[in-house]
Amino acid sequence: MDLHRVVVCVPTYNERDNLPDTARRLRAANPTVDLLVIDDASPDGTGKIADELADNDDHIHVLHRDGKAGLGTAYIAGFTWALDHGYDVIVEMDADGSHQPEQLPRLLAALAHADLVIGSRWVPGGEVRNWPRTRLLLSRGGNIYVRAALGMPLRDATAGYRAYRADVLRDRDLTGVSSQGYCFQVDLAWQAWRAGYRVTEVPITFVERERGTSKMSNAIVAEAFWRVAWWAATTRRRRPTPRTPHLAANPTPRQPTTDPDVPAGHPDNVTTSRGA
Ligand SMILES: Nc1nc2c(ncn2[C@@H]2O[C@H](COP(=O)(O)OP(=O)(O)O[C@H]3O[C@H](CO)[C@@H](O)[C@H](O)[C@@H]3O)[C@@H](O)[C@H]2O)c(=O)[nH]1
Repeated sequence: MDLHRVVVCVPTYNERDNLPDTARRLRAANPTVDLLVIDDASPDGTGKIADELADNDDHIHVLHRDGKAGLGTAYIAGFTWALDHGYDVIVEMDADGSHQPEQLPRLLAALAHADLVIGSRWVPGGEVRNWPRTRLLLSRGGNIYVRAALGMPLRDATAGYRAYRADVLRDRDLTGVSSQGYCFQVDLAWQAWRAGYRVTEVPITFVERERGTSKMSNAIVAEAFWRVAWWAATTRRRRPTPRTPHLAANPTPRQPTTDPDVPAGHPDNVTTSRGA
């Protein structure tokens, strides 16, 4: 399967001082890759800056939303747009430069043998620069909690720099994803892993932003804590049989899942042909 058409989804809220630089670096390091900005009517005018960038570069696109509605729903809007526009690979990246656009080729290369590649801070070779101790502890502790609760063998399930083969997202019921904050990252990794997709981590260097502020809040942490506890309590901690590398050149028709947790009528329980 060709993975030619790549779009990087970048959600923005008050990133006027960061977006132009991130867009420039992304396009310079990855000339064939498209950028989709999903802006939530940022009061600082980020949306207008995004429009100006798009006016000057056919590879840049913008989605405007009415107001701040959370990272998770911003990504769902971006994924839906990307699927409608026929991209093969859909990437998540922060706008603030903490995810280095120059490391994107590393993620894309790993997609040759995976369906979801996570840019990981917590595998050997991964690194975090300039985070305060409290944030380091939150990320390490949060990931240990996720791993213990869900039994999913990922070191950095909360990471927000990742690349999906489009089919991973096409097969999910995106309208049913209700995670609003950063637990959206865990939610989608958990869904992909449970569905038997190949999920891989590659090391990245995460560099704390120099301009603007993080939108992390107590509410976002609380949402992640309770949602993971709920998933752990209500979902069997068993991974279904890994899918055949179904995205190879000669795709096999999909079979209904044998997972008893997936209800009848869910996309996983419907037989389809790849690419149909
Ligand atoms: N459209 C939109 N964008 C948002 C919203 N909230 C945050 N963003 C955007 O989402 C990106 C990440 O937000 P930050 O606030 O900069 O995240 P962080 O604290 O650096 O969090 C990092 O760690 C999280 C936990 O590990 C990660 O989940 C996250 O992706 C990121 O790597 C930024 O581009 C920010 O503008 C929102 O409600 N709407």
